[in-house]
Amino acid sequence: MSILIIIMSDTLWGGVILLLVSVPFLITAQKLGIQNYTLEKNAKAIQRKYNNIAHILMDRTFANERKLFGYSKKLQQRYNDLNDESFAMEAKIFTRVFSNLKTGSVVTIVVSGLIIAMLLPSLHNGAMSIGIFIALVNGVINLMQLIGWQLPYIIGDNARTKEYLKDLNLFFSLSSKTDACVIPNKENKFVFQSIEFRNVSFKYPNTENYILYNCSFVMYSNKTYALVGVNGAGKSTIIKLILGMYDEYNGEIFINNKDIKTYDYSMLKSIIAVVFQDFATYQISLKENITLGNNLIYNNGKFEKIVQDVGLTDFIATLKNNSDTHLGKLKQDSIDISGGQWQRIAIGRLLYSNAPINILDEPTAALDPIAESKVYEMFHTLNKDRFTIYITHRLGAAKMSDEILVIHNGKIAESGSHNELMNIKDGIYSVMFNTQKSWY
Ligand SMILES: Nc1ncnc2c1ncn2[C@@H]1O[C@H](COP(=O)(O)OP(=O)(O)OP(=O)(O)O)[C@@H](O)[C@H]1O
Repeated sequence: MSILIIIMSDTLWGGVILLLVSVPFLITAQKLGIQNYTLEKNAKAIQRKYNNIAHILMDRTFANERKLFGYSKKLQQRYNDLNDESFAMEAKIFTRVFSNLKTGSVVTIVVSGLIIAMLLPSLHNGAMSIGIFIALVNGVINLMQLIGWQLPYIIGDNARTKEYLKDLNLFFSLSSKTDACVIPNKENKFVFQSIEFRNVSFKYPNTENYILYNCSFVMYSNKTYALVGVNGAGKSTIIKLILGMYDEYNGEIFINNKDIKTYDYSMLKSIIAVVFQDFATYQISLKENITLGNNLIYNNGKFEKIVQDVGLTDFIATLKNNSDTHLGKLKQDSIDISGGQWQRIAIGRLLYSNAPINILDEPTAALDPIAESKVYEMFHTLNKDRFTIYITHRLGAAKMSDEILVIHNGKIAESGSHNELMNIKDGIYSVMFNTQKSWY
């Protein structure tokens, strides 16, 4: 600032030029900061897409379908196109920054030269000593560097950060479950009695359609239940609500006559165990795969009983490292196992969890109907002491539950035992059952 005042006292126009030149620099820097941030964001979105394609092209879970459908070439092409698109965006950012820098340096040189030329007459007529002149030349060059490089960099960076903070605030304004990651509280002495949905209406966040609408039912501990309904009817949604994964519903959900919103989340997690249709297959040892159900705490007697119950004892005896054998393909001595064996392990994990409420959300979808019925029968026998909800499309498997709830149009449209539902003429369940029966 002092340099600017000294220059202005000698050549007013020199100072004015300096000030005028700084304005477009700063405005451009601000604009570039915002534009570059937007471009970087778009490039990242494209990178996520091609990384996903790379995953499909390289991960072994896709190997069979890759070979079968022979889509690799097409996907490879899409990968290349996206890669080019993202590269073009990054090149654009680089070009902008580079051309801005170059323009900055040319303007800096020209303006510095101009101001120095405007100071020359004072040096010439003796109004300014050579020492002051050199100091001023130095000052002008430093000032122009500040205006042409450093200030635009700070302003551009600041504009970029502001845009980023806007996105960050948007992210933080999304609703989240604060205690989603708490560890299940296994110490509780919970005794299950009932689950009740009372006029529950629910739609997923940021969506328009109600999946459940005024849905009401009660399930009691002394019975087993099956939830049935067409694809997308809302069976898994009911499970997610029981698990406390969503709070934004109308109506009330009770466990043991107590609103689930008043339960501690770690408590809810400890009393409910689910085997989902897309249950996880962990590339760790078989023993760990099962004991994950209770925080990897190993209890030999319990573990042995469960592997026996789920029918894995003989299989484990054939393995080189028995239950310590690693599953999957990560290690050289890992072994790959069948879909049915993975399912037995997932069910074993649920049994190991000790949770009094057990839910099987179609984990047996990969099995044929007879094998599925056998797994359910096995589960039915093993799990007599624990409350179980089955979700299945195979009505032969649903048949063995004490009560079947049929979900239709967001509500329980029919409920009762298999025989009761079969007696409803043209009922949803009886029609579905007879249709399935005719397939076999
Ligand atoms: N996270 C989500 N966000 C938005 N909509 C969702 C979400 N999860 C599920 N849905 C929608 O909610 C509806 C019910 O899904 P849900 O998984 O509960 O059905 P389902 O009866 O279990 O189906 P299926 O028999 O196919 O497993 C579907 O239309 C689905 O598209």
